[in-house]
Amino acid sequence: MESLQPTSSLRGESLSRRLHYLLAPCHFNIKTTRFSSAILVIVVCTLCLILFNLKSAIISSSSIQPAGISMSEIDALRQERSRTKDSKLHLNSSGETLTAPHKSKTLPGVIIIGARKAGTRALLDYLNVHPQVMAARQEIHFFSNERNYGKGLRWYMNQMPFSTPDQLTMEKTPNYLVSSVTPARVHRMNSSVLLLLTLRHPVTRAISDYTQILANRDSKGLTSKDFAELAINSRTGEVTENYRPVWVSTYHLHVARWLQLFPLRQIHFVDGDRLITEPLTELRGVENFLGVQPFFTSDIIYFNTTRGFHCMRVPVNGTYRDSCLGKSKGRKHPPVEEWVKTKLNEYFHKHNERLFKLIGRRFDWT
Ligand SMILES: Nc1ncnc2c1ncn2[C@@H]1O[C@H](COP(=O)(O)OS(=O)(=O)O)[C@@H](OP(=O)(O)O)[C@H]1O
Repeated sequence: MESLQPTSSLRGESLSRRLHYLLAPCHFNIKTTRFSSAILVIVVCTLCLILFNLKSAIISSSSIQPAGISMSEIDALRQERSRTKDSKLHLNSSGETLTAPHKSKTLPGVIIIGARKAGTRALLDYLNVHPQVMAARQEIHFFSNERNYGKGLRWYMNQMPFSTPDQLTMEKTPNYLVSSVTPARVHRMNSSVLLLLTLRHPVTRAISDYTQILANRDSKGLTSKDFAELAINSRTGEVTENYRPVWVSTYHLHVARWLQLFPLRQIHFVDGDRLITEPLTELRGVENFLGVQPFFTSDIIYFNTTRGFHCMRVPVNGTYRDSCLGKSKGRKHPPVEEWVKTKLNEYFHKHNERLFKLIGRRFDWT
């Protein structure tokens, strides 16, 4: 039996020998060396198992992190506002330098995740006028784009506008709804983030989507097939489920993925059709959900007869500036024959019912 050694004399010894020393007190009543060696083997195996599990946990948790950023950095970035709020220089919109010690950048607390062509720009632009909201003007495509995601959360935060601590920071990227990797990545950034999802009649949205694709192709001098040819299989007469504008409108497929990670109470569904006709009603619902003061009135949002859509009178320097969405919003849709719409409506019926069941709310999509 080994005698107890002072700790300093352990330096330079092998691990098993060190453990042997450490276990020495247990040996006082043990008669044989073979028994103490057995205990030593058990302890070493247990330690190896603990180390192995620890390593696996670290590897699995880092696999969905943005490149070059650790959990502690995510926490640090969440706190960033409080650390930088008194020390930044900012540029105002006209490029003039000014100090705004109370402003800083922060990760978004609210994200408009879609759906494409369902009024996401109108929603963002309206909310950006609210004094308690600051929205990133551009779509960021952070979580859904590997190149951007690889730039890390600090890059993402830098895309956000400056805001004060009592303002909500917001971004919109309609593609997030359908991106399979995005929900887990958003959840990892902030599991309490608030999500806004604008949904529009699935057939109208699909036609709007097609109209956008048509316009893009047209600008490149490319021709396109008719909507009917793309959305309905001419051989079988059935809806082409994987035609992207149809697939995007199959909302329950995408919403289900988000609901695997986020509770329903964290997602607010905006009626995109009503956002066009009655924006004030829809915005009141959004204000309630976000917990901000009611702000929008018919003085700020009014129907512009020339444009055929609602526009805003934005207060600027004591006066008002008219602000309507760009020409890419509210495009005239190409004519689609009634039988095509009927076929699509029949197709979407069962999918809509699945969505309504999933979210506990119905939309008037007859
Ligand atoms: N106020 C106002 N002005 C103009 N357009 C409005 C407005 N409110 C909602 N909409 C509807 O928004 C549709 C475009 O949706 P998105 O902004 O989500 O499109 S995008 O995915 O960002 O390209 C767009 O669809 P289309 O009409 O099919 O072009 C509009 O109908």
